[in-house]
Amino acid sequence: MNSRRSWVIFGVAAIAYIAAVLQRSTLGVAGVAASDRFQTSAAILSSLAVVQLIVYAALQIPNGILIDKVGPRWLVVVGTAVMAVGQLILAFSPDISIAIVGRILVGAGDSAIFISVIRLVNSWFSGRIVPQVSQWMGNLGALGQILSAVPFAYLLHLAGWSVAFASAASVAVLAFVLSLIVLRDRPKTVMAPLAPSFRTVLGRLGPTLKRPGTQLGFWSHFVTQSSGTVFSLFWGFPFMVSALGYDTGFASGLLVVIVVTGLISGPILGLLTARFPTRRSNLVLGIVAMLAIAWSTVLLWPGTPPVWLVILLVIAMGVGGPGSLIGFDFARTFNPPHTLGSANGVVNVGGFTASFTMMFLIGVLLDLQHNLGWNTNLYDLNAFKIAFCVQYVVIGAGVIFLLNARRRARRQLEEDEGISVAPLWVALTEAWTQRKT
Ligand SMILES: N[C@@H](Cc1c[nH]cn1)C(=O)NCC(=O)O
Repeated sequence: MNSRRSWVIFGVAAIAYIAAVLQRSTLGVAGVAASDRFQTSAAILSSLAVVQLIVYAALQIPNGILIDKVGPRWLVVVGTAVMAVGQLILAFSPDISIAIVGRILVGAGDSAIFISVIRLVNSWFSGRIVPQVSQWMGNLGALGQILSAVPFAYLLHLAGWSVAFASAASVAVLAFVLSLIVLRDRPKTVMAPLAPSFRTVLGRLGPTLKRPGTQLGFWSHFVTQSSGTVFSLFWGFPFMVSALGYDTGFASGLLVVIVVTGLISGPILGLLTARFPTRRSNLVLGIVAMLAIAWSTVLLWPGTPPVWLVILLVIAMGVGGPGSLIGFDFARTFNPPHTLGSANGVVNVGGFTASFTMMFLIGVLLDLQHNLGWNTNLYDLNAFKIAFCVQYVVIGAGVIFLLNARRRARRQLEEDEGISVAPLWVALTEAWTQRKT
């Protein structure tokens, strides 16, 4: 563990995850081109992205079960192949129905990748470095978003839909070949934690789902990553280009800011997670508060919000992505290794469920306002401001469930290990008085 070989595995796994994020995020950049190509409404168009995320979320637990049974390597290999096929279908689809089939396959292949690479990190690394390596994995993967925001967007503009999507598919093919050749489930010295049968894995799923620590991971992922995912994967680009009037280059640049913020804040969050394990939920809640402040300022701003404010908003969303990885750290520390694949699958459902719900509702609210004649332009600034308010409802509900799961997780920690976690303000006051004495 933590050997040179571990880093080689890490590198190839990161390439597979970058390829997955690239395939996933291409549609966000191609949203305006898609509406020209398929000539359809905002709700139908958002269903292209939504269907992909529904498939992604629906397959998390089955994929998690497969990881515990057959190991993560095969899931990465099959996942990259399925993504490549799906993206090629999208590249040459003449109409929206075939495009949806392509997107379903992209979502299915993509769904296998992240929880598999996180499982590889947990097998090839040990100790306090694990949260940091996970952060590196999550944030390097986000580079796939830069690939779609810059070279993919450029190709789309220059060479058109089919060439751009086929080129994206070729990156998935490269990841497929590398994964097949290089990846291995675990070091030879580590005993296989694979379950003897599917019946055994399925039998372990109930306890995994019931564990408050798994639920805490789920809700942490739900509340932190969804805002940024909705923005980067679909609605951010039309919002910035059509409602705020930014040119496409600048809008792509702001999507890149989200990724760069993740690369900077991720390692810091990784260090904080490792250093203050009993304060992980406070980190999560702090990130949600920051997102709420940034969004409220943008939405309440009279007229067009200034560019500096939109930059602050994308920075806040950029911290949300790495923040969601704290969810996987809850899964890791509250579950035994042989159920970690399934537990990670459960956690990863969180952010994506919140994302596709909000993504779809935003499309519905935009159409509704347009059909009611409130605005002539579908992508009007005020229409977006109203539609983006769904975040308060969805993420607000997530925070309530998170607090409930945290209370039960803390109670269990006290019963099982005698560790009692005081509220943050009590701990801070104690630390302050100790420093003074
Ligand atoms: N929130 C992401 C990880 C991340 C890190 N930085 C930005 N994003 C996550 O949980 N991803 C799951 C996936 O499949 O991408």
